[in-house]
Amino acid sequence: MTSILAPPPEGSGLKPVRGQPGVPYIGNTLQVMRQPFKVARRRYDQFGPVSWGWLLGQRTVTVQGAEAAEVVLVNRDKAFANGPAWNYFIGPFFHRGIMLLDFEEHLHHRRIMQQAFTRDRLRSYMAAMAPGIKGGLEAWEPGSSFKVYDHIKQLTLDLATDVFMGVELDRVEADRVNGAFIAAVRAGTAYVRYPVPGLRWHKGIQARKVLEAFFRRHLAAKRRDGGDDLFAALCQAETDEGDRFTDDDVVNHMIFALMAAHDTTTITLTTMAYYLAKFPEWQERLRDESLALGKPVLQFDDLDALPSADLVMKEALRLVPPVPALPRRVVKDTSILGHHIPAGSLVVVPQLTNHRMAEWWPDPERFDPERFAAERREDKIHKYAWSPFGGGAHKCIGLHFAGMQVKSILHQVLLRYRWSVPGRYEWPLDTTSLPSPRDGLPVRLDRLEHGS
Ligand code: HEM
Repeated sequence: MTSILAPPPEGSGLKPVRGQPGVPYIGNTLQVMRQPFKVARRRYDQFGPVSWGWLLGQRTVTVQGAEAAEVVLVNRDKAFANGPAWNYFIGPFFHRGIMLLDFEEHLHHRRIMQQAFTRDRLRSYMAAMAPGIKGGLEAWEPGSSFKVYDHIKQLTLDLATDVFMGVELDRVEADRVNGAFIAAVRAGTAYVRYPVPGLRWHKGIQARKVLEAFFRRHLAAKRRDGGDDLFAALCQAETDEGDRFTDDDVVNHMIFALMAAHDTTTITLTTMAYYLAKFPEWQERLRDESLALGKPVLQFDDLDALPSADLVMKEALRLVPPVPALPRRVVKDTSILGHHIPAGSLVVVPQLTNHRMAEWWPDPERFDPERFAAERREDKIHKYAWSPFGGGAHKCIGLHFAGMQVKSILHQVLLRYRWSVPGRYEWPLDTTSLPSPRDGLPVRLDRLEHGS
């Protein structure tokens, strides 16, 4: 049954937000998670770019298309807040991470954090990750059922220990920290959102304690000795005005940054691997570019030398944006494209489905990296048509880091291995949490002669 979210104030000239909210609290949460594309299409056809429904226990306004996404992400009248939206999902495990801060306070932290992502810093992070990539890839065992997702996840996690923490860990401690980190991330998708011992939420809270203790233990030495890692960079970051992070800030930002960087890069590389297996001509094209570079390890100044990898990465991020939806809490009455949005509502920008809207992308389901080539630039149709890194004040601070890491890994993989899937294989993409292949993406992996 169609109903409106709230009547617009008299004389405002605004329209109400309509929708088919479904059963209170439950709504069509399951359908949205399992068949996001179908549900989004139906809603758009019926109600246009702004509609509402119950989602995960919340009255949720979904904004579809680039124009509505821009209004929310640019957030001109500061009506949309991150903290009270994200806290609901990940607050207990990632509280006071920068993405969960808002407005003046967020800006203050962002200015300091920016110092950890300068060109010079990126250059040294990239150099620091090369040996870890080499070692990680050498240990891969070719075969007919090599699970790409699982291996990439392990590799990016191990790299995080080098590049993010820069702390020498024995295997036992590395496993303990990595385990805690995985538990904290998984807790965000717990069904039982209450600390019942043995269940995900509880494990997440325990894990948060392990991570806090770990970073606190190493903090004094990091502040004193510095280093080329993100941990040291956050300890040393200072704005021109002399603002620095407190010890608590460093701990909170480290735990958050690990999370923000890890799954996103893993998903991007896995999606690229999937399409490069389905479209071997693209895999060969990328391999030829990597071979033409004539270097076993990609360096900072080579980042622009792999144009086809750029195209494929963009198309992978369009088809499977690792952060599939961006939630915001409405902190004062506002409007989106002439619709009245009352304070208290949750607003969601669904990147996953927005990126496949036929209104913005020709033949949206098709893997077609050339759509980003200079002669076509289909993304130019609107600044927010392609926005896997978000936009506005919270736009991903690690986007260059991500490009660097993805290309560094991909370059070495292309030189060492060839991979394929059976002709009719379609991956079972799980969209109930961050997107990932339910089967781990099994491929046939072969080692190449020239790649050692
Ligand atoms: C392909 C990989 C990545 C994707 C698709 C991605 C995507 C995003 C998105 C969509 C946001 C905005 C969230 C929002 O507006 O609510 C974001 C924020 C953020 N990302 Fe990334 N990210 C990636 C990699 C990274 C990496 C590698 C790092 C760190 C090295 C990182 C650190 C952050 C941080 C700190 C924020 C919060 C920024 C703020 O609130 O000011 N991300 N990311």
